[in-house]
Amino acid sequence: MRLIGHKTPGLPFLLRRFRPYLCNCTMAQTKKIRVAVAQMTSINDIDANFDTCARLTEKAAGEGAMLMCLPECFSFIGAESLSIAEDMDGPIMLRYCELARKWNIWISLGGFQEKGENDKHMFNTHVLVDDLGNIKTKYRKIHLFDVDVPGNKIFKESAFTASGTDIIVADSPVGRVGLTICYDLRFPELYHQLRFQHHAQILLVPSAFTKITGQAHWEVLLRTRAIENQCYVIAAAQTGKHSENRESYGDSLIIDPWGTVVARLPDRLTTDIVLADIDPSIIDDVRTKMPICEHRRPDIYEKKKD
Ligand SMILES: O=C(O)CNC(=O)[C@H](CS)NC(=O)CCC(=O)C(=O)O
Repeated sequence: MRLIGHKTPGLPFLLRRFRPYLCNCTMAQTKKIRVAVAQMTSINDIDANFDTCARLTEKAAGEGAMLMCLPECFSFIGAESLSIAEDMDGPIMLRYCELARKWNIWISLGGFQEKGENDKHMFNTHVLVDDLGNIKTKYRKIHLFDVDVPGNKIFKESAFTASGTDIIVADSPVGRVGLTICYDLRFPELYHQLRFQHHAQILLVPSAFTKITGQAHWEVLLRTRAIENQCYVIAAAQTGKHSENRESYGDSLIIDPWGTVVARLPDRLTTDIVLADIDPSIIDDVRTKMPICEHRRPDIYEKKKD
């Protein structure tokens, strides 16, 4: 160190020097609401997928995230979905609840094969687990993907999945979250209900979008949902090839209520997490300056056509 002959530092220097510490003091008071979004390539192996989720959750917790978002099919993807479906208190869910408790982190389990009311149909269920490992709430996918994807194949989710019937929000340390899954993204009414009737602040859209539809629609739909509902959107994605005949479109994203992408995992074969800090003042600011909640006219939209 060359202190000898060094000038006594003036006040501006001292302020500059210590500003980071002063800023940290105020930051400590307004606690950061850090969230993590995961991206992965699930396969038809429950243990291998769990190991991936466990590794990513440990990383998210280590980075100070309060909520970890895993994609649809985080625990399993494959033709045997129906036969591996379990009850909510089955061994698969128990293991993931234990993971949340171990790392003291909330986990959005984006799409779990929940045993249905008969042997032919399960539910595609998004489960929110709190940091003590308790199931806070669950949402059963409402819109089933019965679609002829151009240049790909015909999907018929309703052949083995029953539709959910309830709109679900939950209060969490990161704010009020609205739960949805994948193909739901194409139905704006659901998100309008989540925002305008149930007061969601953060919309969760865990997915396993097809490569073809994802390339065409994924990001523009997600940003639209964020903008038109003035909510954060957290979209955990499956990516890459799961098997010979199934491939998903990546780019896990976190989008702020102005529609800006604040975190992105690019669509390569990346298995990782990315973080963002939720800022509730951005939600309030966007909503106050552009009060669409007051300007919308459900009285007109819902008028019957005569
Ligand atoms: O089949 C499973 O194992 C779990 N379910 C899914 O992955 C579902 C139904 S096949 N996929 C989608 O909803 C894709 C939507 C989509 O790609 C779009 O809307 O464009």
